[in-house]
Amino acid sequence: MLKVKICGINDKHIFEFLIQEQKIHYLGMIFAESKRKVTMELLSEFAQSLPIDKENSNINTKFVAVFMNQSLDEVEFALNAFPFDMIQLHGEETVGYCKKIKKMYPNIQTIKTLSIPHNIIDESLIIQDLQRKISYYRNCVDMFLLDTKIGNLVGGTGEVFPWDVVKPLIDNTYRDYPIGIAGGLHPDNVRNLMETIAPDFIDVNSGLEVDGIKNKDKILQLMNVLEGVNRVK
Ligand SMILES: O=C(O)c1ccccc1NCC(=O)[C@H](O)[C@H](O)COP(=O)(O)O
Repeated sequence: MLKVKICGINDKHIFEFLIQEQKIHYLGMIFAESKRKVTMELLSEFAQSLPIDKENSNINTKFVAVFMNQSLDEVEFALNAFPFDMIQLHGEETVGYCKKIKKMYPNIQTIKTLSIPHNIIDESLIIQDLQRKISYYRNCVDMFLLDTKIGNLVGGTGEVFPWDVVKPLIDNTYRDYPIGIAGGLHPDNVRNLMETIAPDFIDVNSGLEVDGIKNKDKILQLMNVLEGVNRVK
């Protein structure tokens, strides 16, 4: 089954709508510097709209705290403020840093983002680099997210990278960790992505926004596409 993460949730109505619908698997709240950065006030409002005992409720949504090259204190502060299930490390966090996170939070799943240049010059170099990084990080994170990088810009670029380049990684039959795809996804290109490569999950962000704000109609469109994709899978 294809799973979906919607990232950059910073609107209470959208949060409550997604919790009520229960069709999106992961909701990402961004703590990195971003126009989508969540405030502590909003986070506390999100927490108040959840049942006290989430584990014994019908809520299966996993909450993801998204960081980029941030201190362990910042991570701790965020995790104390909201019942996050997962941490996404979106920057150049080292293997040592990821090991510390795993040791501090053994029950929290971690996603390591690996960036892929928007314009690829040498495909085999990119694949070698990704394979090397995956083998380094494999023992200290739970899943990988491949996302577009444009120059120094990573995160919320709204641009796709050439998906077929990473097909060998997705198709690797020995793979025992989930791989997700991010970067420029929107309801109209998810089917195309699934026909090109079939990742375990997708991450959609700016492609669900109108004037920089998450849009309910676009989210409903994405939910429809997801239903169709999972029906034939
Ligand atoms: O989206 C941001 O503003 C952002 C800023 C800093 C670090 C990470 C950020 N986003 C992380 C994500 O997981 C995004 O969903 C991912 O980059 C895809 O974004 P988009 O290309 O807009 O779909």
